[in-house]
Amino acid sequence: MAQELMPLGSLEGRLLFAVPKKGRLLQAALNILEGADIQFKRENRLDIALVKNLPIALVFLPAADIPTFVGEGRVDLGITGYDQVQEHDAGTRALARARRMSNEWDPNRGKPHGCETVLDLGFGACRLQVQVPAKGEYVEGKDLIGKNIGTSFVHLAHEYFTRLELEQEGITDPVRAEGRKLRTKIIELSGSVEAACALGVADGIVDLVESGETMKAAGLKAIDTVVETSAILIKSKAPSNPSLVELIASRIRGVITAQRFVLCQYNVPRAKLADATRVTPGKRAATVTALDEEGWVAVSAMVETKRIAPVMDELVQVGATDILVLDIHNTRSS
Ligand SMILES: Nc1ncnc2c1ncn2[C@@H]1O[C@H](COP(=O)(O)OP(=O)(O)OP(=O)(O)O)[C@@H](O)[C@H]1O
Ligand SMILES: O=P(O)(O)OC[C@H]1O[C@H](OP(=O)(O)OP(=O)(O)O)[C@H](O)[C@@H]1O
Repeated sequence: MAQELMPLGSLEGRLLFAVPKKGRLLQAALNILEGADIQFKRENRLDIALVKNLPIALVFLPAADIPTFVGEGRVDLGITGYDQVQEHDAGTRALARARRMSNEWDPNRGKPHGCETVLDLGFGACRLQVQVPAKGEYVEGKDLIGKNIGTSFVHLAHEYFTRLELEQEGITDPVRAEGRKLRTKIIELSGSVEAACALGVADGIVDLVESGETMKAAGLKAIDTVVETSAILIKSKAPSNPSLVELIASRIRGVITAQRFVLCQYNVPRAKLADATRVTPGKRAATVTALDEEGWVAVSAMVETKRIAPVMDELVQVGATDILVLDIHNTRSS
């Protein structure tokens, strides 16, 4: 069914920012926007939302398409998975190869601008892995050469098996490598890829694994990793408003840092200060203030959230007292 359209005129002068429209990255991406005070109201069924307090329009797109829109410079900024950027880049390389093979190659024609990674957003971490039936005979990637592989990541899978086939055949000459046909059959699937082996469509799959629950439930095991991924902020190489891109990047960086760190405050005898600050060196340095009690100081330092429990244990051991751990709402540094 056709989407309702927003008058294109209302986008004029606005920076376009692509956000995943559904799936695993959507909620965390919305949290980041909220933390960066990007205020908008998304009307039902509309894939474009105007930001109220900044000259920005949000464009809700499938995560897999965001690298294309940003890479071609149609959208200035985007949140997507690193895996999706890698797949898009592998697709661009495949297209270039096909054009060279058919003598259509013109290095200046239709060359995309490409996209740049601005920062890792610290969520959506998972691995794109080669998976096979847990009880089957395949042990490593090369055992699948010449077999059927189900995946949504067809270009990365193609490059992965090309590398294995070239290694097996001892081909190092790039000209010979370019002309040859892949022996492994890559079958494009758009979802529920893990069902492909059980249903006899594929001998192995290349799909994302986070907890491993889906893989285990499908009776599969991982035998190799193609890409380690997490969500990233990407920007076009030719953004319409570079200073606004920088402002947004800086706000988002602040939100990410705030999520990754907590503020740890404690009192410690001055004689133990060096030991204590070795435990909590801070991001740049710990803040040390004198206490109104002879021989004591108060320390405050940012600590990675995931390390805070052992850090508190160590602080107690070096003689720190009154240890407090506070959430950081937001941060900004140059
Ligand atoms: N299990 C997972 N854990 C963490 N991140 C994931 C996981 N699965 C996917 N991702 C990340 O989210 C991105 C989008 O995947 P997701 O499955 O949500 O896609 P989608 O847009 O809903 O498309 P589809 O219709 O193919 O499911 C992936 O490219 C990856 O970066
Ligand atoms: O290792 P796990 O924690 O089990 O996560 C892995 C699953 O998550 C993703 O699918 P998702 O659930 O997003 O649905 P999809 O298959 O429709 O893409 C991915 O494609 C795997 O199937």
